[in-house]
Amino acid sequence: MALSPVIGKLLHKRVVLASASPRRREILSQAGLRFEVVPSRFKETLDKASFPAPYAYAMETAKQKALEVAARMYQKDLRAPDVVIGADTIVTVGGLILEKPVDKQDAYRMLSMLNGKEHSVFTGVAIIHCCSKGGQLDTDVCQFHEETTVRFSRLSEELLWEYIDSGEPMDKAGGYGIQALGGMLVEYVHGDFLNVVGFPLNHFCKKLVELYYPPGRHDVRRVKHDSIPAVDTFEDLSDVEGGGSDPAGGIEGGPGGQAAAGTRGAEANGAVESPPPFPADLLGLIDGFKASKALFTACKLKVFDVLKDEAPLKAAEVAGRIDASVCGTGRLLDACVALGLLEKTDGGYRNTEVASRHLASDGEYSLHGLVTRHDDHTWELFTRLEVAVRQGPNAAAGGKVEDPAQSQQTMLQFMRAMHGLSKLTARRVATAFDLSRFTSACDLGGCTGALAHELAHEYPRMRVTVFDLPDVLEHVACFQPGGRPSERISFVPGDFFKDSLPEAELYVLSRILHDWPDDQVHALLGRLSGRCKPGGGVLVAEETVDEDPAAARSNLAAALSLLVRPRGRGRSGAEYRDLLEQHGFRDVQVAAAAGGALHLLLGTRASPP
Ligand SMILES: Cc1cn([C@H]2C[C@H](O)[C@@H](COP(=O)(O)OP(=O)(O)OP(=O)(O)O)O2)c(=O)[nH]c1=O
Repeated sequence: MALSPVIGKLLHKRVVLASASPRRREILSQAGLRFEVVPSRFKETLDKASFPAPYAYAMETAKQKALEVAARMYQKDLRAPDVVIGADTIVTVGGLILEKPVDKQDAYRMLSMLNGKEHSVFTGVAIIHCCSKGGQLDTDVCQFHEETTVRFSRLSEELLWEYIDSGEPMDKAGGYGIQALGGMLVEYVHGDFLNVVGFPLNHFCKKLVELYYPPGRHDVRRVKHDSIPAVDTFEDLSDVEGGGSDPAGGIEGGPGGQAAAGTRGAEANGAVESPPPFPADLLGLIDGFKASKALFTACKLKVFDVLKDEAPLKAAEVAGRIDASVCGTGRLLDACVALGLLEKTDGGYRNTEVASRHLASDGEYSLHGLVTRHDDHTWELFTRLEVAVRQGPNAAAGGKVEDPAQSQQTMLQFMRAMHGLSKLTARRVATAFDLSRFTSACDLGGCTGALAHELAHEYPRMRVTVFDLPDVLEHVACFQPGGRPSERISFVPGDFFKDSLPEAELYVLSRILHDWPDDQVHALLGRLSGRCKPGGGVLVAEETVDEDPAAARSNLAAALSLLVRPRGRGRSGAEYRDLLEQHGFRDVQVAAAAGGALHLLLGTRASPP
């Protein structure tokens, strides 16, 4: 629950706490503030003697901590957060400023100074509103400090050392933590307790009131709070007509923004409610398709190929290379930067490592083919997800099964997609079980031979046959690795439903069975089982539909793809095991590969009864 409504003013903004202090994080999050934590790297080495009073030192340190973070974040992605909060807590006694002890002896020195005496704890706070003006970071600094008086009891040497040995003093100003064991040392506290712990929440909220509700711009009225503590000046915070302001110049918390609209409705009932927590994750999901589409488009326009060859390049230069508008290209490139696919420097844009490796069209582990296939084919299928949900598996495509062989271009695109995926997973599939007892294998529907190459590489005694349709094998030449072709790999054209299966000790079905309905799966496994000699094996690799809700998120894409596809169906791991057992394969071993994305089963052909 946010401290209504003043904390609510910050809920629409990107707020950063420039502090490593767990106490500050806890105090602010318990007040309902949503923020990121970016600890400041500012060294607390300002010359204390140059400040007129200890609080001025704490305020300046707080400001420098926050400014360092704002500048660093702006430099990194040329976007500053809306608000950066910095704080610094010090203890003063006898005119001396005590910060965090550097070691146990230092802690002892500090605690001895505080022993049996009254001292002050100051926290300086800086609230910095940031924006970008003319390509530069522009900041608006608001600072304040809070003082709390604390008195320690008279403590024995023994107790002081026991406390020091607890380890608690080391990361705390003055060498004690009032909120924990250190509370036992304290006789009394005058003032804000949370100020001692590191953040004066009450004063902070009052400051926000000053900033967001300047005097004279709103009516004073009583509002109802259900869980608001005694913070008197929060009573008159409603967003009345024309009231409220936004020091950062943002629109969301301003008079016409979402918060204003929300509170106005509630005011009709005589109560002001804070807006609900900002659903950033949900909005990210709602916009998720835009991110995918930006990636697809950049791949299709070969942006990552251009930047792999030549970088950095300015937006206009990339636009020239891909024959697109400068404005559109600039937007697309910035979107790719935001998605972590490109980096932007003064010299222009360049690929990240992952983009060069996987999104350019020519790398060994390129997923460019997979991306373009998703853009041209899967995307459209997913536009009919609702039909698949209403009517069940295979309904989305209206019975139209795509034949990749319809054109050379479609076939090549399909093969590139399969090849990219297989290259990434083949080693993991080949090594998930010890297959060294097999001297021959046949990869049914083995397409470009990516898995065959890994099997041959991993098992030096093994000969591997790739068995696939003639239309597929016609194009395999361009997918073979450089160097001398392996004599242990051969490509045999054929249809595994009709033609005689090549002889082998191990049959591999990698990403095949999901594509077929039950009757055809039984037909295929029946043929395979008849061909396999006792002791021979079958290796199945499939994406599965998991019943476990905890695993559902990682299987989400696979489960939905299996629902919208025009043919075949998703099956669970247990169903695949059942299928193998029904066809005479025993001792089925199970493994997972590719981070759980692939379910692997290895069955051994039992002797017929
Ligand atoms: C006096 C006192 C201080 N403290 C803590 C609050 C602060 O975290 C710390 C004072 O050090 P600070 O330099 O103010 O803060 P920090 O180093 O923890 O974090 P950052 O610089 O990144 O903001 O001492 C307590 O937790 N309890 C206490 O009773």
